[in-house]
Amino acid sequence: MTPAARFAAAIEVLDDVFAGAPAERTLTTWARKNRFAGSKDRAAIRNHVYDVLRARRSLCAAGGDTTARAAILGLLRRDGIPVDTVFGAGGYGPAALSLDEVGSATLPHSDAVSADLPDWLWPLWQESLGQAAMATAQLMRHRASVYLRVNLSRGTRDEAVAALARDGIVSKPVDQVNTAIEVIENERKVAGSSAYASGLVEVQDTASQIAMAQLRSVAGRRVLDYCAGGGGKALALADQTDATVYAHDIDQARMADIGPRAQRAGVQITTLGPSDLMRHAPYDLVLCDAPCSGSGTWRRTPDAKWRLTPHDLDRFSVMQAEVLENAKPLVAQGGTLAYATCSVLNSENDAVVDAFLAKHGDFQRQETLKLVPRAEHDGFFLTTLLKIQP
Ligand SMILES: C[S@@+](CC[C@H](N)C(=O)[O-])C[C@H]1O[C@@H](n2cnc3c(N)ncnc32)[C@H](O)[C@@H]1O
Repeated sequence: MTPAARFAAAIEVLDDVFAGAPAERTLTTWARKNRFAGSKDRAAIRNHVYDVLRARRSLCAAGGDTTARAAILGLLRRDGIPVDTVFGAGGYGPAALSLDEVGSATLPHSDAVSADLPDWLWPLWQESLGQAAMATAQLMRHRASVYLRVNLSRGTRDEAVAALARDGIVSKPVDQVNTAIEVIENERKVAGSSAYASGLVEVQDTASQIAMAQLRSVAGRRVLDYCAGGGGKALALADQTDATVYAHDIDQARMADIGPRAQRAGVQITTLGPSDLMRHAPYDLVLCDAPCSGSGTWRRTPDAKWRLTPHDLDRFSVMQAEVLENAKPLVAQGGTLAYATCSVLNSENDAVVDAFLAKHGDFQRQETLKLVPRAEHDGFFLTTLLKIQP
């Protein structure tokens, strides 16, 4: 495909996404219907779509309209790509700009537009991030690197970097935590690499790795990952502690990959259904990596930023409180209840923890880790609560 045709395809996909369709599924459907597109084409189209979604409001403003076509026009203008090499350039690219489009002026900017956030969310974002609100919002317009976690039971970080290099993947260690590697080139080769197949590396953001490193000292002998999903956190804890690690999720189907992932990593994780939880209790550490808006990871899932509603945030707060209530009886005396989200919003973080502590005098707040999104990591929140005598 020509570069212009890739932009035309991105406009086609974005038309559906702007109408409410999920980005990833729309890209997959487009690829199925357009078999002539090769892997490089698909990757380029995906990048255009995600670049727009990260900065949808400001790009539409720069393109003078709220359509997908205007957003791509805004993207070209922002990135200094000559507009006539794409619009009206032939080669199955988008049609030439109309006179109105050529003369379109940048729409007026509010702070929420500059922050590329929905209007209703901007005050909550400011309240949560204070002085860092605008800079953090604007950072979320940029692509985030892929980060890997080295399974230290399988090898060292230097060995992992060397193994990845043998498969043509350029990577480098990350300073903040001794398990993290940033992929610099050829991230799409990771899943097929021998370092991945042999369990030497797993895909995991640096923020999660920093948080799990912090939990090592309170793991004790028995750990329960109460909201395990695909098991990313449980795998990290199993690799880095001597504890027996259990995993649970209300949606048991989500845990389907934990067995194969644990086997690859050479660690043991026992998955538990709801009726098994009490049988193995109490646990020295119960981690609640709660369902949340994911606002700290919106560089990777930018369409979620535009889909989120105030009602969703209320629903998350209810679920988060429920998770802590249900997990509470499983914690051993002197043990730790850890609450985590990948959100930066207070309503999902401190507010949930404060409400829990106001109800339960037998828990005492210990450490809190608040990671604001940066080039090297996503946003993350972790608080540890010690179970004490009431
Ligand atoms: C943020 S995800 C977990 C991600 C996972 N820990 C990881 O590292 O890959 C939240 C998970 O919580 C689960 N969940 C939601 N409500 C729950 C509840 N009441 N009890 C247990 N799990 C719940 C969801 O099914 C979802 O898999």
